[in-house]
Amino acid sequence: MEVVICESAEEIGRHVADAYEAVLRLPAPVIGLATGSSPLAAYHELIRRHRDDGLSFAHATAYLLDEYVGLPAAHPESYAAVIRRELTDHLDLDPARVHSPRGEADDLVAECARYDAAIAASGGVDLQLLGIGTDGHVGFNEPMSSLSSRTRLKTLTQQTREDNARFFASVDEVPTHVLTQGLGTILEARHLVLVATGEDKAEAVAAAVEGPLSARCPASILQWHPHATVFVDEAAASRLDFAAYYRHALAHKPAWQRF
Ligand SMILES: N[C@@H]1[C@@H](O)[C@H](O)[C@@H](COP(=O)(O)O)O[C@@H]1O
Repeated sequence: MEVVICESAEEIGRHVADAYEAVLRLPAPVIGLATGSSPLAAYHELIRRHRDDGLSFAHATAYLLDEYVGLPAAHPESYAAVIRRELTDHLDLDPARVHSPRGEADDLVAECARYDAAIAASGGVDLQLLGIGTDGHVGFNEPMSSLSSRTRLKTLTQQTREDNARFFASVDEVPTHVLTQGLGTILEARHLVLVATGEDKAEAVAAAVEGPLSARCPASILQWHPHATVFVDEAAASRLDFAAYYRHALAHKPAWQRF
């Protein structure tokens, strides 16, 4: 795992956009998208590069990590709607190739199996962007999720519902259930890129990066992945014991070596 401590969310956004840009040079790139506030700086940068520099997504296919159960896809806070609004509507990415689990499906078990099969049929995800919940969740894999889980139904913790209440009129309107790519599904992506900013993510980041590999902190699966990059700002890095080493490694990173 490579940990990169950055000066600002904008710097993180540029690094993440660089990583996506490398993948977009592939003939049939498959990009993994995430919702939440953490990816927004990267999305703004990708939109800017598309607009100003001609960065094209025309051959890309996208898969979203997760979705609420029970919200119609057209609901403004469904993740399918959020990712269109925040990113894909502003790119030359065919809407038919932007996929998310269908949280309003009648048969949720079949929907989850269909979603995993669709990812596999596309050739797997080349780059999966991840945020991190204050409880260490990635996607919506709450603590104690199976480390080999597949896309499935999960029950949100009350903490996550409260964290996400800012997007709804009240916490009572935050759905109780979600569909999420499993930790095993996420681990199959060829490059995992986790982004976190702010003091309230510091504890979760420290547990993910330097704690034991454990279902207690689902984001700790990054330690098991052969190519994982963690971009954090100073505040999110503030509880890392090995911060000096990460800075030293970055300062001496060979010029030819990308993230
Ligand atoms: N399901 C999403 C996660 O994918 C996201 O990483 C997390 C953190 O969100 P934020 O980046 O807004 O802090 O929130 C939600 O629960």
